Amino acid sequence: MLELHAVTAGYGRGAPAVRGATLTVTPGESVGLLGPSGCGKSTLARIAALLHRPESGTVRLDGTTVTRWRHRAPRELRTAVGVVFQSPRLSADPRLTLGDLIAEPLRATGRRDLVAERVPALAHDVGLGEDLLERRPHQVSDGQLQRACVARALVLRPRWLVCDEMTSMLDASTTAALVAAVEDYRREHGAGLLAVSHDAVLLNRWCDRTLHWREVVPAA
Ligand SMILES: Nc1ncnc2c1ncn2[C@@H]1O[C@H](COP(=O)(O)OP(=O)(O)OP(=O)(O)O)[C@@H](O)[C@H]1O
Repeated sequence: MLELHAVTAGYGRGAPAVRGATLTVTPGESVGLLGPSGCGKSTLARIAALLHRPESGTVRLDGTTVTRWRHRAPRELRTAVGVVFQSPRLSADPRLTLGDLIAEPLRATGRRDLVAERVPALAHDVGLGEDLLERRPHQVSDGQLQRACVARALVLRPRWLVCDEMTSMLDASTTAALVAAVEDYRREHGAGLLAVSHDAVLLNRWCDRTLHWREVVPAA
């Protein structure tokens, strides 16, 4: 279970970006989170991915209350969540080839022995031709780079996926391909999903249920 309870978070001084947000995703479930620009969806997504420490409230992952965040979070929690962001350019190291980008979480967690098996299989699953694995981010399109970022998010076989506006800069066919790749993975591995978007049509088609931001935070 991925549980966020009464989570308040922000960025230093000033009003919090998120106030008292509560949501739960059960194992294998896909939950969409919809809301207007600037309401705090990405901040909440980063908290769910253990990348942003809330000021108050509770985050529990499979029964464990999260007390440390980012690189300080215990590895077994960190690796339980795969995350895909809106902009692949901002989340991909420009020095790595796409193959190394996908393999990076395996190398970072001492599982190099799985690289040869998992990277080509995932590249195939997300629709990346093998020739593209030798290229660097500046040599591929945004859609191709986002395919690699989705493969990277799946390479450690996470139980949870957080997709923050994963397809909002992509065309319809790349969007369909990436949603299909995520859904195939979830079917095979039973992973739960939190998908953040401002696109109600996409979330309604993709997810078991879609929450609007106003259902997640208490009325002001
Ligand atoms: N790194 C940051 N430093 C300071 N303020 C930030 C930072 N990131 C986001 N904010 C602010 O926090 C609030 C919520 O931002 P957030 O990105 O979570 O919203 P969002 O709902 O995801 O918006 P969008 O749909 O436009 O991406 C906004 O007012 C934003 O300006």
